[in-house]
Amino acid sequence: MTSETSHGPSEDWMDLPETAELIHDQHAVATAYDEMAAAINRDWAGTEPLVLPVMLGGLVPAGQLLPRLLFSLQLESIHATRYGGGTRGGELNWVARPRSSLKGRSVLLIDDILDEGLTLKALVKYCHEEGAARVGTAVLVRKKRDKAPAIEADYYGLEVPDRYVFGCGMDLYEYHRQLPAIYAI
Ligand SMILES: O=P(O)(O)OC[C@H]1O[C@H](OP(=O)(O)OP(=O)(O)O)[C@H](O)[C@@H]1O
Ligand SMILES: Nc1nc2[nH]cnc2c(=O)[nH]1
Repeated sequence: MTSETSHGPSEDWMDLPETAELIHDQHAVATAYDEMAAAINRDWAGTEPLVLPVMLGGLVPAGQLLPRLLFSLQLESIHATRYGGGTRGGELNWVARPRSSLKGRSVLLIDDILDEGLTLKALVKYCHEEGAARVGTAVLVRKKRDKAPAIEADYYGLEVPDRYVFGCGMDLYEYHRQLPAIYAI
């Protein structure tokens, strides 16, 4: 393994738009995951939850948080999208619901970003309607907007300005989800 691969990619290949601005670097993101995981470990140990990354963006934060969670859990996913490949939200479109029954379960949703909060609000409602006993929400970033989101997340790692952000699961026209830091255009 070269030193470059062990410390993450260099920035040479990234080909970011000229207007992209770094908002949170890789180190800040890693610290945020540590802090979120510590809080979730404190609150969810012993509940044997069903953890549901909200696809697609929730895949990356879930992949980072899961190895930090020190209790027994099951993993599935839930897939709904409101932005498609664009930068403006619309109606929520369902792609896939969890395969297992949520009845009586503790369910923890993991997503990349809370913006208007409409996606998370709809998914929390869905989980309750399916009979979940407890529904928790964890997002890597919360966008600072003038208007409060439709729902707050139980856990968030970092705040971002009211701009379109990408990296750490969040796409820019369906690219750049794998970037280890957070950028804005
Ligand atoms: O708080 P909101 O304004 O509802 O926005 C947040 C949602 O937007 C993004 O999903 P998107 O619809 O872009 O799908 P993706 O996960 O495939 O990127 C993100 O992953 C959240 O799920
Ligand atoms: N990639 C990305 N997805 C979002 N979904 C809601 N807001 C955003 C955002 O700022 N960036």
